[in-house]
Formats: sequence, C-alpha cells, structure tokens
Amino acid sequence: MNTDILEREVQYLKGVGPKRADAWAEAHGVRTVHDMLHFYPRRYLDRSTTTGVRDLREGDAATVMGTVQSGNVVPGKSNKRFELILEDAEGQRMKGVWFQGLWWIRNTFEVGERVALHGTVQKYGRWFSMTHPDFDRLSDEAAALDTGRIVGLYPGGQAMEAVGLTSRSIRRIIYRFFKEHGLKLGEPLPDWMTEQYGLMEGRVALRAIHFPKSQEERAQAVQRLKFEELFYIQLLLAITRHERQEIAGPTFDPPGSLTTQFATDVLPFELTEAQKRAVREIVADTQTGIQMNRLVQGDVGSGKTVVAVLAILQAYDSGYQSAFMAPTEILAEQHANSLAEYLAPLDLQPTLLTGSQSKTEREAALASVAEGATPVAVGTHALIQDNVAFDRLGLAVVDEQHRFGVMQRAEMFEKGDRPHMLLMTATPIPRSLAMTLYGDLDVSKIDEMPAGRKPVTTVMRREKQRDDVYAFIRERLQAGEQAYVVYPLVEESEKLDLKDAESGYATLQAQFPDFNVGLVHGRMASDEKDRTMRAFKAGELDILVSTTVIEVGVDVPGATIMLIEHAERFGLSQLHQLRGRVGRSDQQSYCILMAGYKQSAEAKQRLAAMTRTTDGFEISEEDLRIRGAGDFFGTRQSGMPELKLADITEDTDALETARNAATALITRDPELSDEAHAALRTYFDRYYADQSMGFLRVG
Ligand SMILES: Nc1ncnc2c1ncn2[C@@H]1O[C@H](COP(=O)(O)OP(=O)(O)OP(=O)(O)O)[C@@H](O)[C@H]1O
Repeated sequence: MNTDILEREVQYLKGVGPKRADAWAEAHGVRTVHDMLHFYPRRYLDRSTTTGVRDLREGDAATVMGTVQSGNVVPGKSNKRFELILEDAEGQRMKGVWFQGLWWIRNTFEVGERVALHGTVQKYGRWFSMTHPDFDRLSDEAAALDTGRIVGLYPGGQAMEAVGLTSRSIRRIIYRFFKEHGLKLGEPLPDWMTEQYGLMEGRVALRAIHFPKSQEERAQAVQRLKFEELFYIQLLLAITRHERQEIAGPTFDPPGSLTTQFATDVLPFELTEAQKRAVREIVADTQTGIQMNRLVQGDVGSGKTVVAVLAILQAYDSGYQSAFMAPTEILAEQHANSLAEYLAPLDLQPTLLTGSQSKTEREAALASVAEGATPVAVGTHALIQDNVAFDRLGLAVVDEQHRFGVMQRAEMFEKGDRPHMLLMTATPIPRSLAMTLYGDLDVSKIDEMPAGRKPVTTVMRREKQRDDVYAFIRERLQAGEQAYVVYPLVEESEKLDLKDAESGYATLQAQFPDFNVGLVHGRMASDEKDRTMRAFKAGELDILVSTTVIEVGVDVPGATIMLIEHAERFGLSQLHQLRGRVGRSDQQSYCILMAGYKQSAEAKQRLAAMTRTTDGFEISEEDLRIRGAGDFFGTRQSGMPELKLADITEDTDALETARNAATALITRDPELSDEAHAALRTYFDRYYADQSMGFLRVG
C-alpha cells in the first residue's frame, strides 16, 4: 500500500499553511494526512440529536440549537456570572450560564448568531439553563443543518480558534482533501477479512466518519475504524506470540526429589485443584525446550507463592537457578522472607539482592549467585537488567506483573539465557484488559481459594465509633488473634505520614497497654523492619502498626483484623490488597475501614465496593469502571495504547473479534508475505510495528 499520501504534511494542504499546521500539531498532534484523517469529530449535530427548549427535561444531557438573543454579565457578590440567552426555532428561550472566564466568554458570542449548547439541563424558576455548557458557534453549519445534513464538530480550543481552525474550516480542509485525493487512499485490510467480519471499506469509512450521510453510515464507519484500532494491537501481540513459539528455552526434568519432598514433607496442606492445574501447566511448558511465557493470575491469598516455589524447586532439581523479581525493594525483601521460610526445611536459602545492601553484603550475595550456590536470587527487576551473573539461570519469576508493561516484559524476556518466564499477579484483570495487557502470554488462573477460607467481614466506621472499634479489637486480641493497623502513605509527604503512623502507634500503645504493639514503616532500616515483621509473625506482637509497606506479600495467617485508617485515601485495588493480608486461615477475619466525613464521590464508590464484595474480580471491574482504563494501573504504568474510538472496558466483543482476526491472519500467513497481505504489511510496519512498541512502552 502506498503510504506516501498519508505521510504528506498537512501544512501543504490547501487551507492549512504553517501557522495552522503548528497549532494543529501542538493542540492535537495532527501533523500528517494520516493524523488528520484520524482526527475525528468529537460530536455530530443533526436535527435528530438536538432538542427544542420545550422538550427539555431537568437532569438530561442535551444539545440545544438557537440564536443568541443577548449576553450579559449579571452582577452578584458570590455569583457574578455571564448569562447567554438563546432562542430556538420555535421561539422558546433558555440560558447558558458561566461563572468563570466571564470576560473571555463575553467576547465570544455575537447577538444574532447561531449557537449550539451541550450540557446538563437545569431548571431555575421558569428558565431552563446549562452551567458552563460545551458550545459550538454554528456560523454556517446552520444552513447545512437546515437542509437535514449531519455535521461533524471537531475538538477545538483557544489555540486552534486563534488561527481560524474552527470546525468549519477543518471540515473544509478535509472535504477538499477527499475530493482531490480520496481515491488514492488504499485499503490495508485484505478482502477476506473485510468480508468475514462485515467491515466497511477503509476509505469509505474514513470519509463517512467525517461526513456521514446518515447515522447508520456513521455507525458502520465507527465499527470499521474501531476494529482497525484494536486489530493492529492484537496483530502486534499475535506476532509476538508467534515469534516466541520459536524461541528455545531450557529443558527442565520432570518434577524430582526436591519438589516431592516439598509437597509431602513441607507443605502442611494439600494444593487446591487450581494450584495443581497451574503447576501441571508450568511443568508441561518447561519440558518442551521452548521458552515459557506464563502468567499466573489469582486473587490475594489464593496461593500463588506456593506455585512459584514449586517451579523454583523443579528448576533447581534440573540444575537451574531462578530469579524472583518484585516491583519494589520492600516487596523483594518480603518475598525473600517468605521464600526463606518455605525453603528452610529443605536446607535451601534464597539470596536477597537490593540496592540498599552494603557493599560487602552485596558482594557476598553476588558470589553465591554466580557460584550457583543459591537456588533463587530475589530482588527488583534490576536483577535481570543489571546483568547479575547467574551460574545457570533457568527461571525468572516476576511478581505483580501488571506493574510492568508489555515492552518492559519483552526486554526481560530477551535477556541472557532466555530463562522460562513465570509472571504472577494478584490483580484480577477484567477479561477485556487481559486480552490486551497479557495478549502475548499463556495464562493460568488460580480461581479457587484454599478450603475453609471465610470471606473477610468488611465494615466502614467513623471517628465517633472509634471506642467501639477498639473494644472489638481488644476482644479479638484476647482470643489470641492479631491485628494490623495501616496508615496511608502519601509519597510527597513521607514525613507527615510517618507522623500519622507514629502518633497512631503511640495512641495504640496507650489504648492497649496489656498488649504488644509494633511499628514498621518504609524509612526504617531493613533489619529493624525484618525484626518487627518476624516478631509479629511469631506472635510476639499483637498489633502491627504500619504504613502501606505491608500491602503485598505479607503472610501472617494468625492475623484476623485489618484496621485501615483514612481509608478514603486509598485506591480500590490497594484496599483489596490490604484486606487480603487477613482471611488467610480458616478463622473469621475482619476489615475495618475508618473513613473521614469528607469523601469525594469516587472515594464513596470505592468504600461502598469494599463493603459490598470480597471478590477480587468484582473489585477490579469496579475499579476499572470508577477510574477508566487509562488510569486503571496508573497511566504511566498501564502500557495501554491510546484509543480514539474503542473503549477497552466496553468493547469486549470488538476486541475479541479483532483478536480472532489477528490470530487467523498469523496462522494463515505468519510472515505476512502473501501478496494479499502486502498492503497490510506496509501499513502495519509504517504505523504500528515501531510506534505501537512506543505506546506499549512503559515508564
Ligand atoms: N492449598 C492451600 N491450602 C491451604 N492453605 C494454603 C494453600 N495454598 C496456600 N496456602 C496458604 O495461604 C496463604 C496464602 O498463600 P500465598 O502466600 O501463596 O498466596 P498468594 O496468592 O501469593 O498471596 P498474596 O498475593 O496475597 O501475597 C499462605 O499462608 C499459604 O501458606
């Protein structure tokens, strides 16, 4: 496919020029024809999508078209405002009201011009009004609309308007482009695909999304372009998956004496069916001679660590070492501790490697890794990046996988001896997201909790109920159980938080004089932290006060109470992680969310979700709903591509179709060498093979 026309810079198009091109690039990243064609209207106007003032209903979101009658600044001490009075075709009037930017907005409208207001309808007295509505000045759309056309309105902004890049001029520019060059736009997708999935032709779709002849045509165009957005990402993943199938990895022996000994002598319980399945899948993968790329997904407390330990032992039995990587040093330390506990009965020891170790400690650790003395080295992902020399690395376990993006992962896969990769996440990912974030992996789900677990009872309490909360905790402590008390950690003000946790610690000591209270926080020396954690684990401490350092990976089955202070400040998945620290035995456990009176709407939703369900899947769906996909894992870390039309959380079906199409294509023609796929190959190489690597790259 000829991508020349697509790569032409917009500044050379008629009606653009350097000034407008700069503004367009600056405001919306539009530089080339390709960018311009994918710069879609943000809204469409036609008669069917607007409402007459007579038909407005309070609370509805609506678009009203009308003529400006007047615009005045209305004085007021606290509510000085600009009021625009608009009259619709039937002579009915309504108001648009602005409290901010009065002077700018005042100079925006002219009496007599046609304007469309978009917003939520309110009613004050007999007036319908919209506060700070989104608006469009319809200088000459009016005529078009009167003749029944559908008109696209483009994203704007002050900088765009300053150079005359209004919806009107953008439409003209694009219209002219289609007239002159429209036929040169090729079709990247092969015929069999457009036919099989009932897709509109690409060129037609692009034209229709800018200038739809009907709402149906627009819908078809959106469907086609949405498919394409998702398809190229899935294709990238399918190619990665395919290429990986050729990559050799170490061949492990079937599970040997260590694994058997561990399962029979060390583990005090039987693995759940889900754990056994995961283990079987790992065992099978590691014997094929091909590098394993497997994700183990399971809710907090479902027993992922045990599965990883079995894999580590299988590697060791086969003469290979493992690397165990966590996203932070604190988590690495915690994992090292729990691995140490699992391995001790077998006379084995993990080796911890962190940046904060002294030089001698680190050198000793490095030596034991290099000599092959240690079965497993634990650290952050710097373990692989820094080329720590292993004697014989055969397996890399990566915890909390979602914090690493697709690309970071790809980099890890490629390091050194191509060890088998075992990724673990406690965040149950909604299916739609999983297809994208983990689209290049095989997945084992641990969808079953160890027998006898009772759901954690979760309640929200206010400050005035604090005495009752303490009384309840005392009762549980007297029964021999243990409690966590967690304070939030706001990174910007570590000192302040420490103060919170420290004063909380003092309060708790005063409140519970007959019990032992300990404190851990992120700024403590690690051996001191260790000592406290170990004392808590051994039952020498009854209450552990902490900042969120205990979020993941801590395993003290005797703890049954999780008291979370300022719960409204925590994110939903973080709350769920914290709650996962209790309920790790067959005892009934409790999570108490202490919440302030001042709560944002989102905080309310989060706390409500916590008290409603303990199911990690529901929690993550809810989290996704509250935050939106982009922010689900924190934007920078999400590794999520930016999509214009598709919504990863909503368009699950479209995503599935795109995935099927990508898989079908790669199965037929893995190299895209078939003549029928030449256009696709050119287009994909040009716009996705590299760029998508870019947008999938993380942090
Ligand atoms: N099959 C089982 N039966 C009973 N207890 C189990 C089983 N598997 C694991 N456990 C215990 O459950 C607790 C949680 O297990 P583990 O730490 O492996 O979970 P995890 O999924 O890694 O947890 P998290 O993500 O919360 O850190 C541990 O105390 C572990 O010993």
